[in-house]
Amino acid sequence: MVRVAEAPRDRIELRGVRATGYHGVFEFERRDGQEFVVDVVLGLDLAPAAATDALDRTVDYGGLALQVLARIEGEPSDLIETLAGRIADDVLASAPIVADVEVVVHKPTAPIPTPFGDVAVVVRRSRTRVARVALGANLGDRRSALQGALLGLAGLPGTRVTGVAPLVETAAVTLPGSGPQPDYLNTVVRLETALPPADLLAAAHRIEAAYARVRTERWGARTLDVDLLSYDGVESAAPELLLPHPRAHERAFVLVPWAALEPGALLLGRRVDELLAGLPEEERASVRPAEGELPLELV
Ligand SMILES: Nc1ncnc2c1ncn2[C@@H]1O[C@H](COP(=O)(O)OP(=O)(O)OP(=O)(O)O)[C@@H](O)[C@H]1O
Ligand SMILES: Nc1nc2c(c(=O)[nH]1)N=C(CO)CN2
Repeated sequence: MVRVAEAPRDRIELRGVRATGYHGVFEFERRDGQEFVVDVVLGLDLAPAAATDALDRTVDYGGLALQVLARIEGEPSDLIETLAGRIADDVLASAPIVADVEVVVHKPTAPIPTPFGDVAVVVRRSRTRVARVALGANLGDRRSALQGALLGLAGLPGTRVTGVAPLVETAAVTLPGSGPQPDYLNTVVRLETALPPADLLAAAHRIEAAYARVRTERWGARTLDVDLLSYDGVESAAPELLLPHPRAHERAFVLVPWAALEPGALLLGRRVDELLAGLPEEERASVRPAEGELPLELV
């Protein structure tokens, strides 16, 4: 399998923010208040801030501390789970650069009828992103490879399939001078995922490998191809993961199913139905509905 660079896993850790709050199930907790202590760990890429020395490329820990304080001292909740969830949601809503957050809320003087050291809840939240993936196969049982790939994607951690385009039958786009190939079955899948792009690509390669995909010649016939078309607005020039996919905007076998699923989706700042309309007629005509093939299912 091809190795891809790991997603950056830098962190900002803010620990021990303490203040009096009025959270708790008991009436005396609501009346008298007690101390709450909060730790927050943000997962984000700190390389841009390190390279530019600019505060606006990271998260200001002072502002973060004030945000936490406002929640501890703010509207009381019965559960510290609720408080932790509110703090985590605040972070994701206010800092788009943050990929994931862990919040620990300690309640060191909680009403527990035995001696104890500490009680705390830990919540983790990850930002989900919209990704589109192209599936293709032109060897073997094409539909079952695409069906397997769909279920493989749907089963990835932190990932939900939110759209499946119709299957299309497409003439193979080949390199000049290469021999004829069987037609492809193609489709496009929309995902919401907490996986970083590199992890999603690694998963795509694992799914291809499960269908005995062997990389031999470029654009050669294959039992399964899983390409990452786009990942939110992320742009990447790394050869192992180019985003958006550098050829997606000119491929009828991508744009026809994608435009059927979500015509207004943007690729390179343009709607996919407009990109499709701009392709030569003969290319659009090389893509046909896959009559006789059952649609893919999310069982
Ligand atoms: N957005 C992307 N999606 C999938 N693979 C990518 C992407 N960007 C770069 N790659 C890299 O491209 C390499 C070749 O991928 P693959 O064998 O699927 O290409 P291909 O399907 O023959 O051609 P094409 O990329 O034109 O569809 C992979 O090892 C992968 O790391
Ligand atoms: N019709 C069609 N042609 C292709 C396809 C594909 O998915 N469909 N994939 C290729 C390389 O990814 C090369 N050519």
